[in-house]
Amino acid sequence: METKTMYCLLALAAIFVFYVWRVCNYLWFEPKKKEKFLRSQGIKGSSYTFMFRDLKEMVKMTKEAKSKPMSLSNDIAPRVSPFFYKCVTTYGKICFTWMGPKLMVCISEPAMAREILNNYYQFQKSRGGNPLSKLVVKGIFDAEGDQWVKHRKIINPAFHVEKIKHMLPAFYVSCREMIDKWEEMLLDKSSCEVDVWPYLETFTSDVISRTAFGSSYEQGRKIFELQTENAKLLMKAFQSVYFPGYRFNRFVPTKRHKRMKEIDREVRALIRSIINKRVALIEAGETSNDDLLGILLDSNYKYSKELENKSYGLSIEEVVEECKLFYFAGQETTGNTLAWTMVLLSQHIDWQTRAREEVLHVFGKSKPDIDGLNQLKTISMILNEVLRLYPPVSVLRRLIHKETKVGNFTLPANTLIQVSPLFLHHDRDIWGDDAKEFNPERFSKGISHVTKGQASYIPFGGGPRICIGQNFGMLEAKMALAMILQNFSFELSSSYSHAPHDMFTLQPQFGAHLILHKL
Ligand code: HEM
Repeated sequence: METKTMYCLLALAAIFVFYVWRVCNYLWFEPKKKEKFLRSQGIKGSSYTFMFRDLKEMVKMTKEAKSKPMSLSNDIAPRVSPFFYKCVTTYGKICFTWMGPKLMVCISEPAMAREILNNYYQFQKSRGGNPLSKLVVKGIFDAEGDQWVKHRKIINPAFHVEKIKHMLPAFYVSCREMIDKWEEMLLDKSSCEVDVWPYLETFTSDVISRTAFGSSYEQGRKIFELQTENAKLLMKAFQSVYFPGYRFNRFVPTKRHKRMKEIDREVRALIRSIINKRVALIEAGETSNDDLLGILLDSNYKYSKELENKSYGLSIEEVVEECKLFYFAGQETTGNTLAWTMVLLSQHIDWQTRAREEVLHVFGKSKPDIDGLNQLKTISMILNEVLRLYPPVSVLRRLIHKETKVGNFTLPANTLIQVSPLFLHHDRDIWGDDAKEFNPERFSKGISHVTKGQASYIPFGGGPRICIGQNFGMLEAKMALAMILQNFSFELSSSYSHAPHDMFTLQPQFGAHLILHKL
């Protein structure tokens, strides 16, 4: 053999060995090293085995849990998150598991949760999941570092309490429409069965369509329908997550992937046309800034002006992403909160009566206004308790890019971290023996009194990345609950099946079938 050929073969062999070593390192030696490192610090967890064992088990356990409803109790963690529930009960409040070869550390301890949520530069939103999710959730939710700071600064003014006050009429009209539909069903009877869940979903999406796009409400509705379809398709895509090489699945032109991209294009075109019209009006000095889009564009304009450079603000593309996100982040979360509130108040008629008495005392049968909504103490206690037992966002995920200390532990680079509001909210050590009972009374002296300043109650997340729409969502939920209580009493129907499940947010899997009585 010629010397030149021999060198070539040797070089090829070296490259081959290098890559084989890298793959072995990624799939075996690295995870094993990390496992040893965590165990040496006293953290327990599942032993790493080659590839996707834990993920497969997670999918299997979730499928099994979802296959049947549960008993009527608030002990929902074993159904909603069976795999992580098993991890935490087996290994403790700080434990680890494996998402393929990737290490995941689950933390259900308030001081460490606070540390993670406060340090948003070190603990970033987790990336590297299914890339198709970018078609549904992007914008500020996905931004990091200075990019996030800029987005948050520009979007913040749209969610100021002063601005949200002006959105009350949109909340009212949307809720009135829902109540009119229920009244129509009750036209010639004193009671009837209604699955309130889809109506509450429509209500919260109408609210976003009206508050985000004001006069372009009809187009907003269309956007919502398309976004919902995409979220459902994405959820189906997630179900195949444990196959090796799943990151590349998105390149396969399946019917689902094509449809997702098609929907995305349609949504973008719709939002873009609304924005273009609005920008033209702003330039002609003809528009008001009383919807989220108007406030966002105005704030963006001021921000660029402040820095004397138009390109410093958000691009039209980024504004489109933020508008898409309003639907995703603001609709289901509030819709779920209301659905679980109605389910819980159907089981606790004493609290339903107490809440109605408060509403009638403050408003009688008239239209709720901002001053009155701010006086509703019992309603606030009830909503806080619902968000504790049924947090719409049941897990928060973060990723560290380098070795990082949390509490007394050091976690290796590239670790996924999971903080679970659901587990923290249901912890008997924190909330006492009645942790899984519905008892709004615990919030009678406010949230900080009951949590004693700990990060043990985090339905809206925490730290600098706390939910930007918190006041918006709470005011909307209060308005809707007040109006429902003014018009109806309700109880559980015999066809109600208790089945909370996590589909991005915590939803009633088989709906929320209630018997409504006209008052
Ligand atoms: C009951 C209602 C709501 C709940 C329980 C809720 C919950 C949350 C949680 C837990 C986070 C933090 C996620 C994380 O740290 O990974 C979050 C972030 C966010 N929420 Fe909400 N949310 C609600 C309503 C809304 C509404 C009505 C809007 C907008 C219209 C909204 C927009 C957002 C946005 C844009 C973020 C990202 C903030 C950032 O990263 O800076 N949310 N929400």
